[in-house]
Amino acid sequence: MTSDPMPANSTVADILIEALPYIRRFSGMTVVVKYGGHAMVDDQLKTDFARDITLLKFIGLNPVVVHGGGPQINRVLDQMGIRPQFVRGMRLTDGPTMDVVEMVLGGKVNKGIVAQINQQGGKAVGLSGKDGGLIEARKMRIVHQADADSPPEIIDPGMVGEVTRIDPGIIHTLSQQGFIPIIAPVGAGAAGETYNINADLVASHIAVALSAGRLMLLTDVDGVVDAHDQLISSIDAATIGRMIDDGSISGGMIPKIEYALHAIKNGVKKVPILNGRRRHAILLELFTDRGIGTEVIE
Ligand SMILES: Nc1ncnc2c1ncn2[C@@H]1O[C@H](COP(=O)(O)OP(=O)(O)O)[C@@H](O)[C@H]1O
Ligand SMILES: CC(=O)N[C@@H](CCC(=O)OP(=O)(O)O)C(=O)O
Repeated sequence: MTSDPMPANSTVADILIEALPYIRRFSGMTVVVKYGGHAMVDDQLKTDFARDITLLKFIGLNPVVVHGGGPQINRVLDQMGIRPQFVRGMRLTDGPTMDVVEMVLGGKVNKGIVAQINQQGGKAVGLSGKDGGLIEARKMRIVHQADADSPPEIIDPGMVGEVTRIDPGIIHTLSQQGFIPIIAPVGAGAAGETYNINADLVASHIAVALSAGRLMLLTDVDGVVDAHDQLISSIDAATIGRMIDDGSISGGMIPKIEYALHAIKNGVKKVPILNGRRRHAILLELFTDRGIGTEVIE
């Protein structure tokens, strides 16, 4: 394996100086990072992510991580012979699937991220939405139209949830005590039932409840692209509506962009969609003059 050449001392100093105004401005700011399952690809990227989050905490920001794990859930379902099905980016979740989702997200994926951050010297604490009454949910109603000529259909998605209430008390307590909360997107219904919630949806609601300065959505593409595959650096509500209608935004990008818009309309200051497979995407977006990815605006 080849390692990167050492940068000159003056370059290192320049980089630190470029970051200084941002570090000063962002002191005390809450940053909600949605860490998608597609961004958790190899050990190097996982270590980089853990370092970035730990660094944010040590320089005075308040990082809060909401993670996904769609591909990791699919792998276990596959071993069990269950075929995953998605409608409008949501996994249709029957009883056995719900058990797998809760085990994979709340267990392996959540504790894996906690362990990585702790190894970098951060103090991460893993939670699901059930802990401390963090996420209250109810069944999501999905209206699906296969194509322009078909009538809209109401789909029963099983245990797919939408957020009805966030109680951020546990997050405030942990953050104030120096811990980094790592949240699995599983919520509890009024009768104690368990819901599988899209991680972008959870991240957006948590960012709003915390009045976060940033909601950073890390995924596996550089941002939103147009019909000619060109990266769009900033996208507004009208363009989003048009691109969903004409099919140029599809699949998992539909909920991501809709919940990004929800966050920006409800007080989160900036919502970038970034490629989590690019090393240190979080640091580059926050602390350099080069904006990367797609910024979602009203
Ligand atoms: N216009 C678009 N621009 C970028 N990606 C898009 C677009 N439309 C659909 N996508 C798809 O959305 C995917 C990201 O959503 P998803 O797979 O759910 O990510 P994650 O698991 O990170 O939440 C991309 O890999 C891409 O295939
Ligand atoms: C309802 C629903 O679709 N829930 C998602 C939760 C995990 C998730 O969102 O993971 P990514 O961010 O990695 O896609 C799922 O079951 O896959």
